[in-house]
Amino acid sequence: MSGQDFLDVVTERGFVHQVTDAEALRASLRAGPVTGYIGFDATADSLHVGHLVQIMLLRWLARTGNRPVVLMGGGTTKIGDPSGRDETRQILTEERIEQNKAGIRRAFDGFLQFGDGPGKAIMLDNAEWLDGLRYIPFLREVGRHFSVNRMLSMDSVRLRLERDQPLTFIEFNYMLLQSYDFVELHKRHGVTLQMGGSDQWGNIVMGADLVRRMSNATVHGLTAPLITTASGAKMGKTAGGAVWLNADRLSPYDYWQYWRNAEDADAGRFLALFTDLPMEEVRRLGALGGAEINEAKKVLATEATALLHGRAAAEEAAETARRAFEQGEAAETLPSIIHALPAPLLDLLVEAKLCASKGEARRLIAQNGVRLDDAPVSDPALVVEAPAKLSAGRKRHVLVKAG
Ligand SMILES: Nc1ncnc2c1ncn2[C@@H]1O[C@H](COP(=O)(O)OP(=O)(O)OP(=O)(O)O)[C@@H](O)[C@H]1O
Ligand SMILES: N[C@@H](Cc1ccc(O)cc1)C(=O)O
Repeated sequence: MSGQDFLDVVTERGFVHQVTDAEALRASLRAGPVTGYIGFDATADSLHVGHLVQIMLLRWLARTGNRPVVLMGGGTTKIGDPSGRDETRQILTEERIEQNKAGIRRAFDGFLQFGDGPGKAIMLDNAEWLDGLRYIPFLREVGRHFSVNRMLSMDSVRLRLERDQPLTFIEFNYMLLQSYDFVELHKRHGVTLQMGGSDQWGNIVMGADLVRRMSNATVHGLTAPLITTASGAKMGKTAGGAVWLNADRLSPYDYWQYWRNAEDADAGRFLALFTDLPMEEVRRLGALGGAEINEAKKVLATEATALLHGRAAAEEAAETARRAFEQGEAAETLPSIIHALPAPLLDLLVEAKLCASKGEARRLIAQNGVRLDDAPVSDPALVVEAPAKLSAGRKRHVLVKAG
């Protein structure tokens, strides 16, 4: 694969929603390696599965011999992007942002190699140029290029106004700062492409415009579709919370399970988006029918987990799952929690993250969805006396150890 293949590869695999000018981007890829960036704000101490589309785009940029830039939003997080949100974000303290950045960085190691030259990624932080900005010079140099009329027409602003939801002045400024990042990255690192989720389109187009006005250069924008599951739910958040990428938030085993439990109709599309498997293989697996689609979902689970947590952890998760579900045995490697015993079953179900709340635990028990050492439980007041295997539904198990 060479640099110019990037657009074809990501289009074929389902990553492309909108491109500023596909022909111009194609021409630029033909002319030599393109440096492209995606920004990540530090709003939590781990990224989640919704961010994977973006991370995979950067990986394909690298794999086709172009140069990916991961931009940590150390500066923009202090402002809070209103895009795609109907409420103002809570303002985070600087210490919190620092902790979050450290957590977020960890997710990239499995996907990108950092270093110099084509195919290698670099990581930057926009606090470097945003923190020191001075208000009057910024308004004079950058603010004058922005038409408020146009800003009001951008989804991130328009939707709040139309719905009579508040938009604070600090949030209204976000667009200028993200746009200014593009100018700085173009100047400092020759960045000519910005990518992001479809909710970032407004910020990306404004940025490309600002580079044209301030630096007299043509740069490009590309957005990925918002990935929803076959049944229409936005990917990344489940009823139990976000599907986190960091292992201390979600174990490799639970991550494997998340993919294994994908809807049948999603298997092919997810293999294309979230694994590196060649497209012939993806098409073959996606076309499997009946019970065989489960094989495709196991491949999806193992390949996606291997990218994030490494091949060994992925295979261990696959093996644990095989033993737990196909042989019904409580393998040593099942996820476990340590808890003082005896303890109420409801507490353990929540503690083990098998249920999001005691209410949910009660409902699951009422639906015969909870088992203790493989025996169905009907009494929500049950007290667990000794170490045991707890199961929620057929597929999720946690060992409770005494401590
Ligand atoms: N399902 C998805 N498909 C594609 N991109 C996604 C998806 N979910 C999130 N993203 C991308 O990741 C970015 C962050 O997502 P989101 O806004 O859900 O995260 P968050 O800020 O961590 O969560 P929250 O809004 O709950 O605080 C979004 O700007 C979007 O571009
Ligand atoms: N606004 C982006 C993050 C971002 C930050 C700075 C940028 O320059 C680009 C993107 C988001 O919320 O996901």
